[in-house]
Amino acid sequence: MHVDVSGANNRGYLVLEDGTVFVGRLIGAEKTAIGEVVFTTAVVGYPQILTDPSYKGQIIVFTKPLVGNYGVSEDQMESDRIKAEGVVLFEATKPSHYKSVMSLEEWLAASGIPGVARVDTRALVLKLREHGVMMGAVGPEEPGALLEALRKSPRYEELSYVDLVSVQGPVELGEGRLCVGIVDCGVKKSIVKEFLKRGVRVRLVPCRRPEAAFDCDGLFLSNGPGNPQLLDSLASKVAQYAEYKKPLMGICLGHQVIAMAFGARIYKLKFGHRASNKPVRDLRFTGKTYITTHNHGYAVDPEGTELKVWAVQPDDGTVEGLYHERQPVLTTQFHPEASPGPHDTLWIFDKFLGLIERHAGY
Ligand SMILES: NC(=O)CC[C@H](N)C(=O)O
Repeated sequence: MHVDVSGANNRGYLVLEDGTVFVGRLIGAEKTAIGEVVFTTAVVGYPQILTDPSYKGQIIVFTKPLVGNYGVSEDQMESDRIKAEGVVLFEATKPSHYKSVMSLEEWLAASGIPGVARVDTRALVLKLREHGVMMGAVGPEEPGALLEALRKSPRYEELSYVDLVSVQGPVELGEGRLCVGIVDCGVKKSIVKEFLKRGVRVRLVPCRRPEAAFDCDGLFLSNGPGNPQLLDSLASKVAQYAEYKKPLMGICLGHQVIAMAFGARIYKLKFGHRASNKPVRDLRFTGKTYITTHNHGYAVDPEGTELKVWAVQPDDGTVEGLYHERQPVLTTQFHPEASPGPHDTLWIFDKFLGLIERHAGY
């Protein structure tokens, strides 16, 4: 397939590993990026998505045709900079918002991130849904050269990205009676904010040294990029912590690693779940179905472990939340902290802090 809707001299290409080429207009940095090509159907939140460290190693396709309408501002960042490798979209628009300090295109260029605009994202998403996610390259080079670079590059699932986005040493934040240790596999600012807002101290520790937070009142495993199956050593350390029966919570990658610590199987989804309007059915605590933000390409199968399912994704039945009947363990595959939202499931943070309070004897 070869679709040319660029109509511009400044050509950019997206080449997929099966040789499919999309031609468009190069935006952002004039360079090539390689990554796993994934799509999100979120209609807002592009600054949060691009700065979410969980997208390291991935090229994001936005299905919303107009991206950039409200520009970019500091309060929308989930980390210090763009973490995605590249973007693919239909139209990068000029912003109109009082807080905006630059356009999406200017931001991509200033951040050294390439993108391709004017791509038929509907055709691209149909392809990814049929075939499953693929490796891809975006950039100004001719498709042949991009495909060559792609063939030489390691695959997304083989690379360990967490070390690139984790803190280097422990960092203490906030004040409060209780301390939550966050194992930083690429934590989003919104998660840290949710804890600080509730008056607890936070200690961020490197993802390879979770033991530096074992003395906190509760341990939290963050979201993060890459294949969770590469994190067995972290999972075995978490299994050691779990033996103390102290409070344990995880979101997304953190949920997957906790599941691994209890012996669950991890598997890769065909094209993942990335959106800000995905349903999650709570089978245990409230009986409600919530609208949530998702960003994951892997899922867990806790069959045969001590973990029980409290939430599921009604579209495909995948596991969205786990708990333990005799230990204070609570996890979510989805993102209760999501910014700009929805905020329907923020109560999970209160629930975890409740487990910590009870465990600490307050
Ligand atoms: N947002 C996340 O933490 C993603 C977790 C993991 N990298 C996945 O894709 O499933």
